[in-house]
Amino acid sequence: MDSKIPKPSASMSVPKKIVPSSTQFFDFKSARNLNQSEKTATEMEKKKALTEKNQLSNFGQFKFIRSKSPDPNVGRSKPVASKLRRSKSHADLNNLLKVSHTTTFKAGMKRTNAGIENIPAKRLKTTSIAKPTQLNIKTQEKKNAIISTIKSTSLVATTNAIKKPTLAKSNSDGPAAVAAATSKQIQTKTVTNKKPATATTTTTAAKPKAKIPPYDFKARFLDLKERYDVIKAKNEEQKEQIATLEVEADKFETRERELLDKIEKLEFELFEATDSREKIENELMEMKKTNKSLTIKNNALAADLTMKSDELKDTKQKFSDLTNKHEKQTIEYEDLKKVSGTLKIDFEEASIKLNSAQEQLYQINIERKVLHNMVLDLRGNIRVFARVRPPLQSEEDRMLCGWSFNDETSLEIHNNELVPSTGTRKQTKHDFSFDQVFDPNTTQEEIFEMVSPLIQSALDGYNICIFAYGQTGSGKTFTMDGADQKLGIIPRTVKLLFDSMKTAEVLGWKYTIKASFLEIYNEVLYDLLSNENKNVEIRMANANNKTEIYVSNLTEIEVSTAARLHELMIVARSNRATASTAGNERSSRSHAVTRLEITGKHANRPEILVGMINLVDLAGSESPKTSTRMDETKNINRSLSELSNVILALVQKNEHVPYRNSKLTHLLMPSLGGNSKTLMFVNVSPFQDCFVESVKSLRFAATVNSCKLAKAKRNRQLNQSSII
Ligand SMILES: Nc1ncnc2c1ncn2[C@@H]1O[C@H](COP(=O)(O)OP(=O)(O)OP(=O)(O)O)[C@@H](O)[C@H]1O
Repeated sequence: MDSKIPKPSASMSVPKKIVPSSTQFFDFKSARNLNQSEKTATEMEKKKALTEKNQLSNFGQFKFIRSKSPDPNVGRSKPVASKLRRSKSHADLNNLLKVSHTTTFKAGMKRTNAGIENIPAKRLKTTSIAKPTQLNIKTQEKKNAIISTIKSTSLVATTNAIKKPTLAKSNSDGPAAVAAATSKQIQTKTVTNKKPATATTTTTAAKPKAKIPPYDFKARFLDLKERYDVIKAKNEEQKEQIATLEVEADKFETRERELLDKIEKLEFELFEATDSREKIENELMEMKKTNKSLTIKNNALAADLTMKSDELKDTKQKFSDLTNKHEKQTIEYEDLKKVSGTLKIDFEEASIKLNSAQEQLYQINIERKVLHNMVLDLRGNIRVFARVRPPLQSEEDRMLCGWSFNDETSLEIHNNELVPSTGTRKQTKHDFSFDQVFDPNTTQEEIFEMVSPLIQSALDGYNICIFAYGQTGSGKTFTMDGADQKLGIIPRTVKLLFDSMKTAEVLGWKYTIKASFLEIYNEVLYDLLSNENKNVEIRMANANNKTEIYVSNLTEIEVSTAARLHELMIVARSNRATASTAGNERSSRSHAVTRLEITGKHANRPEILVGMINLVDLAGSESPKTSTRMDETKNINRSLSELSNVILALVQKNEHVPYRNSKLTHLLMPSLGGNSKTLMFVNVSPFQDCFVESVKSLRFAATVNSCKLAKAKRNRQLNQSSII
């Protein structure tokens, strides 16, 4: 029996007063041992979360925070969970009373109520429910009252109380009333014990017993037995009361549990509500943020929308304008479509007419070419133009010959030679006739006007050779190349060629031009478009036709514009000038040849025209008597002499023409033969001291002029497509 009743200890004797704490929270686990296993793990986690949450926030500080319940295991050697939950039974109390009673007897009635006082009837429950709620406080009061009652009862039992207590009556008044009544009885009994006489007067009208003499054991026994029966009856009555109280206590406990469950449920709901509230608050906060950003976006979009609206308005206006325009244009388009139909018919008719006209034009052009070249042929395949240059400002002191230009084709040169023996001047006169004579005042334009028909012949597929012959300083280079702002035959030829090519394109002809520049110095050929030291030689192109030659290692560049050709001319001139410096005025002592190969193809006809233009600035002839460089002079004079021989052989229609006797005649062979048109300029200086050389040149030129070459033939070929 004793082992089941826990001994009183300091930690268990007095239930601690429940004080709300800000740091300690309600401990469901320790306070509610019952039904713990029924709780789901989720709920426990939620409670734990709630506890942690409550720790973090001060929300509901006093509402939810509970004092920590005293640990029932503290000070115990073994677990008492099952014991703690059990209320003190009637048998327990009975035994307790027996023990107390026995002890009292053993102690000779000196035993105090210590054994009862510390019975923890509802202690564990009280300590486990550490809630500072009104309900708990009331429950605790009730329990305290019951315990007090029990104590009082015990006291009565141990103090030999004579009077029967009135607990039964006060039972219905509740624990407080019972406690009060019990307390009153205790007080009364205490007084009775001290002053039996007074007690007798204060009790009800009980019949006083006679004093039992000490030797009357029987009477004493009976008295004791009677007292024992009273106490026993009272004990039974108290047992009933205790049973009733236990039932009451169980009800309270049940009620308490229900309330605690409700509280727990409410707290759980509150936790969930708090949780959901926080969630909602977070969501609200997020929504506020979102709302804010959306507001900003909305404002931006509103501004954008305004702008777009304006743009849309403009676009609509433009669209409307364009629609109107489109409608107008549609009407116009329909009109134009009708006109187009008409024009198409007209165009087809015009195309037919155009083709016919083109055919006529082509035929007319052929006739023109025939007539043009017929005229040239009538004039002679080799023609000679004489040009007398004017004296320069620096040459004012030099004595001039007498010159007479009676018409366009003849000139007279008068000699005012001084006869030293007589001291008089001897006048001699020489008359010359040429195809054309140009006096010193003739401009470059006038000169080229007379040359240009030959250039046209080159486009018609003829070989052309124009060369300037004459004494040194007589104006050959000026005639061929020209000077600043006074362009000579070569640059003007280039311009005329490209202009004529454009015109010829209308008639279906497409031309390409290849240019090469070379010079002959001391019977050696040099490529003026290359600085390389290479062997440039005249070679036979066709063994069957000895007049067909080509120059090996000579740079040929195709040009498509006059500007490009001018660039090449500048390069060639600079190369010649460089050589001139190195070779001591080589330029004036060499023959410079500009070659332009022209190929024309007709777009619709199987015809190819190939013409060659040789523009030659010959080295100046010089008398060996006056020459300081005999080798050069000999070579120059020899080549010029060979040129004379070739021309004379052609004039005399000799079977053998000595083209190969000099590089110059060999090079010009294609342009001096029957299939060529040759123009020779004879340049003369106007001065007295040049009289002899001038007459010599004029005589040679006059001889050439009298030569009539065979009728030239056009270089006509059939192109590959026509052959097929
Ligand atoms: N018709 C002309 N009108 C004005 N100046 C001219 C004319 N002909 C030649 N001259 C000038 O006379 C000078 C000599 O002419 P140019 O150099 O053409 O002679 P050249 O016969 O080529 O001499 P070379 O055989 O030594 O090369 C140059 O200064 C040139 O500008």
